[in-house]
Amino acid sequence: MEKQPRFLSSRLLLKNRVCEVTLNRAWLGWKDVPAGRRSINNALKAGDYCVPVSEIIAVREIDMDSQTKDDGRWQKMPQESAGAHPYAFTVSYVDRGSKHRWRCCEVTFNCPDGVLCQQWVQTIKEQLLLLTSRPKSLLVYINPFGGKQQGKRIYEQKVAPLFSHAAISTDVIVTEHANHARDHLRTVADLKKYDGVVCVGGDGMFSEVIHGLISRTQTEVGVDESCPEEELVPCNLRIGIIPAGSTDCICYATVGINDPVTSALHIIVGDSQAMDVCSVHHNGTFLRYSVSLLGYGFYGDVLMDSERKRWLGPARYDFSGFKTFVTHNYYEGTVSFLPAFNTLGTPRDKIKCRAGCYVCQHNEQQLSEGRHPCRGEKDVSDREEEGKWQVIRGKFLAINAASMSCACPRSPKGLSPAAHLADGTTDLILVHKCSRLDFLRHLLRHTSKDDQFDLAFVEVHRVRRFHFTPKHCESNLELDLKENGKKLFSHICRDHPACGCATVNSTWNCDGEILQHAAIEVRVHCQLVKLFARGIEELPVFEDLCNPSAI
Ligand SMILES: CCCCCCCCCCCCC/C=C/[C@@H](O)[C@H](COP(=O)(O)O)NC(=O)CCCCC
Ligand SMILES: Nc1ncnc2c1ncn2[C@@H]1O[C@H](COP(=O)(O)OP(=O)(O)O)[C@@H](O)[C@H]1O
Ligand SMILES: [Ca+2]
Repeated sequence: MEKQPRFLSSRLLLKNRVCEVTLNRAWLGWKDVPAGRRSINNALKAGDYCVPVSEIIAVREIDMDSQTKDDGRWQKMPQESAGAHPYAFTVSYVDRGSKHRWRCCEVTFNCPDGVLCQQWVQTIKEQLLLLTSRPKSLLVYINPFGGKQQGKRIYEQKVAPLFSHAAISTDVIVTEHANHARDHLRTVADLKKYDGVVCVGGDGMFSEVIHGLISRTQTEVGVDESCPEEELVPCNLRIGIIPAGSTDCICYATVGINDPVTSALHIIVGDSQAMDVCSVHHNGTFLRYSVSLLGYGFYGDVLMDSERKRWLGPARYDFSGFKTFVTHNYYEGTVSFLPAFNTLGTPRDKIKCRAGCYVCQHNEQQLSEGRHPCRGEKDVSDREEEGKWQVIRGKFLAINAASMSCACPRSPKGLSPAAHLADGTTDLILVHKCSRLDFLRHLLRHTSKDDQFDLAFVEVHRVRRFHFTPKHCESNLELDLKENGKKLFSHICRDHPACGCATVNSTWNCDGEILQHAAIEVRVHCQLVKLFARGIEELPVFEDLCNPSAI
């Protein structure tokens, strides 16, 4: 027989105040009962609390010896209320601070009798068991050398206690070398026993994890990930990021803050956020995946220079950023791209990608309908060809592809503020050769309200695919163009040193890793991976949070 929905309502003591405490399938709420009043008005007001059940972390009964019955953690009893109401239980829940920060808060209710107390604990526990999206078992990788080398400490002191409080079991691996996590994920025997993978580190560590997971998923279903035209299969396991790196852009742009406790809580409540992934090929050979920034010119040069200064920690980017800005190199080449068509949204929108984004949902649906041959629509690859490739030849200070906003503490609105996490597109930003002063104006606008694209030397396009060929490879390109106008850039690139032009080339910064080739072909795969995140939340209005009809 199906269980009846549970509803509880009792008068309990909270710090010596009488409260009406209510639980239904959606909410736990409590409000003061004014002295001398028997019935209370149902309307909630400031000072009343309600917590979605989905944001309750745990509940435990407290015993009179000031120790919890459930997990043995010591707990201070509210002295003044203990005498009147000798039984108590504590609920831990998510509390929202400023700037998208989440904290684990606790509230203790004192009950007049033990049966009522146990009924409350049991009922809340039953409600929590119904939340099937919550992970119970996680595989955790810690990069001990990411960022300020605090990954291990951050995990042990801030994250592990929360996971254990939420009864999540973990297998923890502290990485011993680069690509340890990637290779382990490709080969570990029993990945199915986990509900998710967590990486403690920066964007480079996240990149290792997606490379391992995507690769493993394609191998399992027999898809050749090295082929640029393959339709890749989405990964089932969700990935959590505990930020402990230098830029932490992927965490910041999916959660709204780079805070380990906030990220741990998003993992515990079982959030899910799909994310686009770009595959990067050179001459038909697979190079890497990218989820945030693919940058040639300025960001490639910053990365190249900063890798030699890793000992400086996150400050290496400021140092190399300044040096690269002063150097003011530009690079010649050809960019060709397939604009996103039939999609909602443009890179110049004022509306941003936020939790539950409609644009992402709509565009993903358009793409998946296109993939469905039985609906009588064209295959997506045919539909893509309906769009017209555009070609731009020029001298560029920077060529950036932002598959998400790339918001980070250095630039809270990001490289492309209106880019979407999961819409199947990337924003291609071309910064043409300009004066140092103009480039500085462009860079500074990343940190202010002004539009960084509203400058004559900057153009931005929302695209599904793009190719880049540096000038020194263009002779091959021209040959190709003559021979086969459609297969635009599938030429053989003779990268340096054969052409002897060391100084005219930059390198690609691919989520913080250097690519070995300058000539690349990029394709966006819509929603290929999933994170334990929900996208950045709009700031909630009190009335929305505490809708009395929900209680
Ligand atoms: C004069 C003021 C200039 C301010 C300009 C600020 C613009 C910053 C945009 C940064 C976008 C960052 C995109 C993310 C890149 C990361 O994937 C990559 C690796 O991160 P991690 O593994 O955590 O080290 N980080 C970078 O490439 C650093 C770019 C910093 C450029 C100054
Ligand atoms: N134990 C390790 N020793 C050396 N390098 C590692 C180790 N574990 C991971 N890495 C590599 O360190 C690089 C940077 O990691 P990341 O966590 O992104 O830190 P940061 O944000 O400071 O760059 C990544 O390329 C990753 O592959
Ligand atoms: Ca995108």
